Amino acid sequence: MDDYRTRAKRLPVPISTSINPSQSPHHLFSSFLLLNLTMVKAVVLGAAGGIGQPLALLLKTNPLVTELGLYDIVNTPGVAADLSHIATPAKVEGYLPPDDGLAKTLKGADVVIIPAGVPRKPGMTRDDLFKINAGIVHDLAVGIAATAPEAFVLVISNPVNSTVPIVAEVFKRRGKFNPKRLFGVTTLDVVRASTFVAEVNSDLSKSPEIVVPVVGGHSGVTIVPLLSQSSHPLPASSGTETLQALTKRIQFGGDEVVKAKDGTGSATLSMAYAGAEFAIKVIKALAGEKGLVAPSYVHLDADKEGGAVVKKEIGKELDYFSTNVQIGPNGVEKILPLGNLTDYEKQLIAAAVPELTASIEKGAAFQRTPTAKV
Ligand SMILES: NC(=O)c1ccc[n+]([C@@H]2O[C@H](COP(=O)([O-])OP(=O)(O)OC[C@H]3O[C@@H](n4cnc5c(N)ncnc54)[C@H](O)[C@@H]3O)[C@@H](O)[C@H]2O)c1
Ligand SMILES: O=C(O)C[C@H](O)C(=O)O
Repeated sequence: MDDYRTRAKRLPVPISTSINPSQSPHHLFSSFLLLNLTMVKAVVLGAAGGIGQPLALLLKTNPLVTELGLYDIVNTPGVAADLSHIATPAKVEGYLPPDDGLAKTLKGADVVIIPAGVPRKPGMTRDDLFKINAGIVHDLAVGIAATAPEAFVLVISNPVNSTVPIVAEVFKRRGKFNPKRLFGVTTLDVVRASTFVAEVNSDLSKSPEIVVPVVGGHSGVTIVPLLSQSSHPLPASSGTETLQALTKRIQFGGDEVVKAKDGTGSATLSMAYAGAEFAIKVIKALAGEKGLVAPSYVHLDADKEGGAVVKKEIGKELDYFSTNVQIGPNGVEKILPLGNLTDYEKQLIAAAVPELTASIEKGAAFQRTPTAKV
């Protein structure tokens, strides 16, 4: 695998000569200038959707992104035209399926984010989405493996516990799988955990600083918050009941939004926020920033040594698990251990394992029917 830095693309004309930050109202340019001209192409597949549009907006407003490719089966030319009027560096292009739109969007991509697919309605589990979303994610992965096999792939589409293995299998069948570059996006669970812990502490102003590791997977009981490792402890007065209620709220936070949206979809805005937070961390790592750690659902071979420690901690030979990972210019550098677990957290992990195992197997076994482009 090549090192990102050796293929780092440089602008032919320094952007700093055409933009004078002291005259620009956009202070965002300063960090762009700091990272000095590394070009990053980010791509959103499913860019016209509830997550895709605000995610594309957040990426467009980030000066680290110099090209933004948008792909969907509907509306991407309009979304791209709209975003292109924002005065930030990213050049935006939107494509639809005809005329090789997917390949055009993916050409030269460094980071590909996938929120394509259908969302839940009340009463559905994320696994109920498998029937439709497995095929969508599969076909997009075929396109990525063909046009941008070195890109970092960030999967948002549910059920994440299965869609990540689907992408891995597509890449494996083409001899292009690099586990270091495949990420299931579980950041929303961490964002929610921070907010809910702040609420229990009656101080929402603290939520941006609160860090709660959330491990396992991304659905119901597979979402395991490690509240004993929260940067901000729960109030001294809180007992087992608070701990259990908080755990349940973090595990089933997605249901709150699905219920409130009443049949019109699931979390989109908070997901776009979380997805952008994760994607920007990955982009910063690509640009050479060191020591970046983020939670993600990864193949445990991405760092065999770290993965073996996690397998030992969970007591099962699972291929995928979400935990904190250190990310560098070539992707996952280290899979970090779960650390000290309470008996309650050990029980939560034991309860997560059967569903996680089944979802991983289901994703890994998914093959397109004969009509597939394999
Ligand atoms: N990982 C997470 O934490 C998390 C959080 C929220 C939602 N999600 C999931 O993200 C997915 C998208 O949610 P949403 O609310 O944005 O849904 P949405 O229906 O609003 O948007 C999905 C978009 O995908 C597009 N699409 C469908 N098939 C496509 C294809 N073959 N190629 C390209 N684009 C295609 C649709 O046209 C639509 O614009 C859902 O599966 C949802 O469950 C995951
Ligand atoms: O709940 C969902 O279906 C969407 C997403 O996975 C979430 O956690 O909000």
